[in-house]
Amino acid sequence: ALHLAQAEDGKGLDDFQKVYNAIAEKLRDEDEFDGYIGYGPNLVRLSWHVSGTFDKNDNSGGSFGGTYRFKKEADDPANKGLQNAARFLEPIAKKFPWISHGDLYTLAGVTALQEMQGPKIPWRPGRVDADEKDAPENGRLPDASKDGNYVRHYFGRFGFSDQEIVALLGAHCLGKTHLENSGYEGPWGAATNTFTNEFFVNLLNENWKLEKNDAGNEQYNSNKGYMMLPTDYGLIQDGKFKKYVEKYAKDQDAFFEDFKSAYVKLLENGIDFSKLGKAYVFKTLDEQDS
Ligand code: HEM
Ligand SMILES: Cc1nc2ccc(F)cn2c1N
Repeated sequence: ALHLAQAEDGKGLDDFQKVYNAIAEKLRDEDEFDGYIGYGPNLVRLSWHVSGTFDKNDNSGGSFGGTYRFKKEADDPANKGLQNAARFLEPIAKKFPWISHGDLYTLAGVTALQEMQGPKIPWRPGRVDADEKDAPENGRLPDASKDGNYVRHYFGRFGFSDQEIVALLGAHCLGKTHLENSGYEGPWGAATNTFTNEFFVNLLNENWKLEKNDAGNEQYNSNKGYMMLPTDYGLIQDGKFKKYVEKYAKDQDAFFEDFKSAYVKLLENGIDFSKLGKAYVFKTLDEQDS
């Protein structure tokens, strides 16, 4: 059965906005990380990895139990590099001991996206820490060396449509790949900490060359120093995916709207929030300054 959301008792919008602000202020403060990209992209990746272990067939994995906090999950080779995001969040967890790990990991992704000028992401609390025995086994996160068909089959486990899959992968406008983490390198050129539809524009406009990188893995490189993973490139090789890539390359608002919906679905997969009130929409730091 689905996990029933149980919000941290007595906590409301103001309490969670305080957690949002603490994360957002630390993001601004520690801007030198990863060649001045900052922690934003890494926090977004953490929120996806803690949710991407979900399997709708037995409702295992997913963001509910906050089991990333156990070595069994954190040491999954697919999570290499996310130790940075986890370390970033440790003082936040200490300052707000009442928030569950699942709520903290997902709220941190929402905060990072909004502070990087992404869409407003409605967010609901209620994830409850589970035991290490409930941590999913390694191997549930995707393999970047595969093609579009693999991507469609992989996300089928979450019940995502072609449109939702393409929208979600638009998050690869953020940050970069690191050879020591995943065996893929670059790009410094397009590595950004601003959320836009550039991933789609670059996919369609750059002339991509398949090359072996220094780790012996094949990736697509462009003469501007941009890169794409084989799974990214699969979105323009597959006709059904490609039409959404073209839609989002032309219309950033449509991308923002569809990304918001797919990202909420990713973060909430496997959880029954029906007992809770409506979702919170947090103000950005800029909106609170004025
Ligand atoms: C087919 C599915 C996916 C594959 C194979 C994939 C693979 C990867 C790989 C290999 C990296 C580089 C990690 C590193 O070397 O540090 C990466 C980074 C990243 N991924 Fe994905 N990813 C997928 C889906 C997603 C989704 C759904 C999201 C979010 C909604 C996401 C967000 C990110 C972000 C923000 C980064 C940059 C992290 C950083 O700069 O530290 N990815 N991804
Ligand atoms: C700019 C950028 N950021 C990423 C993150 C992951 C990935 F696989 C590719 N990326 C590209 N091209």
